[in-house]
Amino acid sequence: MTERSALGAQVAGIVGGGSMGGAIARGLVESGSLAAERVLVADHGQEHRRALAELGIRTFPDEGELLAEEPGVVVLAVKPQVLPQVMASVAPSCAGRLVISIAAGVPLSALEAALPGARLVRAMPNLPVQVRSGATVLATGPTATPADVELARELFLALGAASVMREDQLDVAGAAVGCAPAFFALFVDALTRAGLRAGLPAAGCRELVETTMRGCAEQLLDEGVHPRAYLERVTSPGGTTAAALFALEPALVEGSYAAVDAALARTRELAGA
Ligand SMILES: NC(=O)C1=CN([C@@H]2O[C@H](COP(=O)(O)OP(=O)(O)OC[C@H]3O[C@@H](n4cnc5c(N)ncnc54)[C@H](O)[C@@H]3O)[C@@H](O)[C@H]2O)C=CC1
Ligand SMILES: O=C(O)[C@@H]1CCC=N1
Repeated sequence: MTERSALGAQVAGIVGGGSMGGAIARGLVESGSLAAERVLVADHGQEHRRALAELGIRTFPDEGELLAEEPGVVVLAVKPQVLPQVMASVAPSCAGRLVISIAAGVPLSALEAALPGARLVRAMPNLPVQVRSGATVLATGPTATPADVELARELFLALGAASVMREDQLDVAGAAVGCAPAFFALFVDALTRAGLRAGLPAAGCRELVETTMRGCAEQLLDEGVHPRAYLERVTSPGGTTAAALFALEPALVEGSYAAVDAALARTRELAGA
């Protein structure tokens, strides 16, 4: 019998139960990492609260009521644009507490200024944390203790992969990995539309593409094969995939570079906001 983990003994208070806050809450409960009654979520939206409450998660209409429960770790999961007002409201209750912000672009220096006395960690997760296949990068401020960093890492490891990096690298991870679920979903949609346009039946076309994406992800991860070696397996010399890759690769590579650059530029704008 192993000792109860540091995470399992915690109460996590998540401020903002939208796409990411909700995904983290669900992932923690559905992975069995935290009992539902140890996950608290504050959200203005009744619909978000109702959906989370169905899992046994304790929900609150605003952050003040959540902080009154004195959670051991606070996760700030509201939009960067509303974060300043949320931090102003929670600052007195966050002093001496571990606070993890997942807001894109908001630097540790801004968190430190707004939350005096809090022990601060930044995290950049992505949406598949909800199904425990997320990827999270963490960066820590000088106020966080080694135990805080370990707890934050444990929390996100329960939801997939998690690594600690420098803060500038976290911002790049936000652009390349935080946004990536949207990139992959866009590719699935584009490929589905291309298949439909070329004559595949509407029923089932998207499912064929989605099943293929899941299979490829599994093979790449399970075998540890390099993506270029993997695509060689699909590509016969002079065959159909070779013709397709010749058409696709330049646009996809250029588009990926441009997408990450654009996301990073927006991250820097948000940091300066
Ligand atoms: N959606 C994603 O894939 C990712 C989002 N993030 C970051 O996560 C944060 C949240 O993003 P999303 O979940 O996408 O936004 P969202 O809009 O889906 O969720 C934010 C939630 O905060 C709630 N809210 C606003 N003010 C509040 C308050 N004072 N008290 C309690 N709840 C309040 C809103 O009702 C909303 O449901 C952002 O800072 C974003 O940069 C980071 C990584 C990935
Ligand atoms: O678009 C956003 O603001 C968030 C940050 C990373 C992914 N989605």
